[in-house]
Amino acid sequence: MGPAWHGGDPALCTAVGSALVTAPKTSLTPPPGALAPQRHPEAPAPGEPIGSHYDQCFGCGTGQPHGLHLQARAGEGVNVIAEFTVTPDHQGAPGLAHGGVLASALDETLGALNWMMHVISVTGRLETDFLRPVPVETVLHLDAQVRAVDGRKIYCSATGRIGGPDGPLAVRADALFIEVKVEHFIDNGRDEEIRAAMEDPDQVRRARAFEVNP
Ligand SMILES: CCCCCCCC(=O)SCCNC(=O)CCNC(=O)[C@H](O)C(C)(C)COP(=O)(O)OP(=O)(O)OC[C@H]1O[C@@H](n2cnc3c(N)ncnc32)[C@H](O)[C@@H]1OP(=O)(O)O
Repeated sequence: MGPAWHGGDPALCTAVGSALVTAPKTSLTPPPGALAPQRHPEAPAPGEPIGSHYDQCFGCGTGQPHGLHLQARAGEGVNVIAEFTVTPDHQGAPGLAHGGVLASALDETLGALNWMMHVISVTGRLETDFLRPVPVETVLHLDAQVRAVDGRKIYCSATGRIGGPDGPLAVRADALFIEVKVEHFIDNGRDEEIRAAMEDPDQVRRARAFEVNP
């Protein structure tokens, strides 16, 4: 059995039917001591595109034929803005976007917040509300922001609106991203892709961009 969220504390476990559901380690609400996020001095200027972090990324990769091709731009605060056009490839029900694809669009937009703080982080938890169906050919207007930071934990939220940036809310998410070192990817990724990425000087530059020189 893998590691349990409850850290072995049976008080945090609830029995649902025959399955044991365990409470998450960390709530999506920042603790009282959490700090306000800081926009990094070298963050992209407001409106500046945040390039793809990996050209094969399902969310933002320009070389990924099956991807969402999301292009995020820096916001004015510790936030990013992006648009995602739902195509027939993204259907769940006839003519409607698949919920998992919409969650991916939210996740990728939240991931782009790394560039605003110059921190490498990955999704630990993502809680999504689906408020309205999103038809094919809809442009989803995405906005993600960091709410608070507590050590390695980054508390953030994202919204997706339809009909315009101020249009009705279709999806939203609260998330907890966890700061990692670049070794997280090197140690865990498949050798083939890691080797190819390491041989690409642009990719190495992007991966190492936020490291503080000793
Ligand atoms: C380069 C950017 C790409 C962006 C792409 C878009 C975003 C993505 O989709 S990223 C891909 C999806 N995510 C992943 O693959 C992550 C998989 N998970 C992991 O690798 C690990 O569980 C990881 C790194 C998140 C945490 O592991 P680890 O570094 O050992 O942290 P750990 O010491 O256990 O926890 C650190 C803190 O975070 C909390 N935490 C960790 N994971 C979670 C979680 N899932 N839920 C809630 N809290 C969590 C812990 O409780 C702990 O809190 P505290 O400091 O208060 O005790």
